[in-house]
Amino acid sequence: MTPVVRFDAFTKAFGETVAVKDLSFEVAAGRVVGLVGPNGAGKSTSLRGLLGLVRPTSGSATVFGGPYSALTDPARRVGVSMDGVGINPAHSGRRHLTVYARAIGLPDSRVDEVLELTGVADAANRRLRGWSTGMRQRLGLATALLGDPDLLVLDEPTNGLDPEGVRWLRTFLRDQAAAGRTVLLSSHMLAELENTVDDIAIINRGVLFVGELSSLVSDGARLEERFFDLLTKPALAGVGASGEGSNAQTDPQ
Ligand SMILES: Nc1ncnc2c1ncn2[C@@H]1O[C@H](COP(=O)(O)OP(=O)(O)OP(=O)(O)O)[C@@H](O)[C@H]1O
Repeated sequence: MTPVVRFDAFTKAFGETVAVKDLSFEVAAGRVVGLVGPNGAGKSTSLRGLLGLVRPTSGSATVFGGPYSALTDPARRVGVSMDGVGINPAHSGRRHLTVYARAIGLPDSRVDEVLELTGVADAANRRLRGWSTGMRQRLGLATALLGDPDLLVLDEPTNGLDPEGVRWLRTFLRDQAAAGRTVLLSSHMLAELENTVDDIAIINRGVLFVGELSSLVSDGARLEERFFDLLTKPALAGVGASGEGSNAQTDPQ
């Protein structure tokens, strides 16, 4: 079966800076997958590459078997929440979402649905300048959900969420997967990821581990411990950049 997401030797350099080197992994349908790495590891660049926002120096990143730009109805296939998407602080949450909904041909009733789904319906008519970081994070998720997409790509979705928000997001993402949707998220919150994801890709420009979370923490070790082991002793990784010959989730063919 065609994976929902495929990075194939994806490499991106900005001048002398190699942001991502030889990243290969796949995301199968219905999985929640975490992309993890320290600051500057290349997480955002990888996600941006997947969405056609940066062009790879070599290799490729595809969604549903092709480049993002080839999707005929991208808003209904891929929902994206990422920093840098502009909001107008003078607009209400409802207005912000309505602009996006109309742009992709959705009825205004869908705005009410995503406001409810993300728990910000009560604040819908307040100007965004008064919204907290956590509420804005939920607004980003609401925007991503508008088209009821098959895949969610979320860059640091827990940033700014309070503990209740983090717990809510975990349940929400698991419910999305249970409904057959696929989630690819980047995060720094290792303890939280441990409770949320099925598979994990740990990167630090290159790949340190790709595979099922359970295979990384199977011996009772915590993800945090394994993460720092991999960062400080990459020889322990036991996973090639391609993920082959390992417990990585590689192409079944
Ligand atoms: N447009 C750009 N031009 C030049 N360098 C860039 C650009 N975007 C990213 N980089 C560099 O690429 C590297 C990876 O950055 P990236 O933002 O992908 O990392 P990250 O893992 O998302 O980091 P963080 O956790 O801090 O968000 C960094 O050294 C960054 O400075």
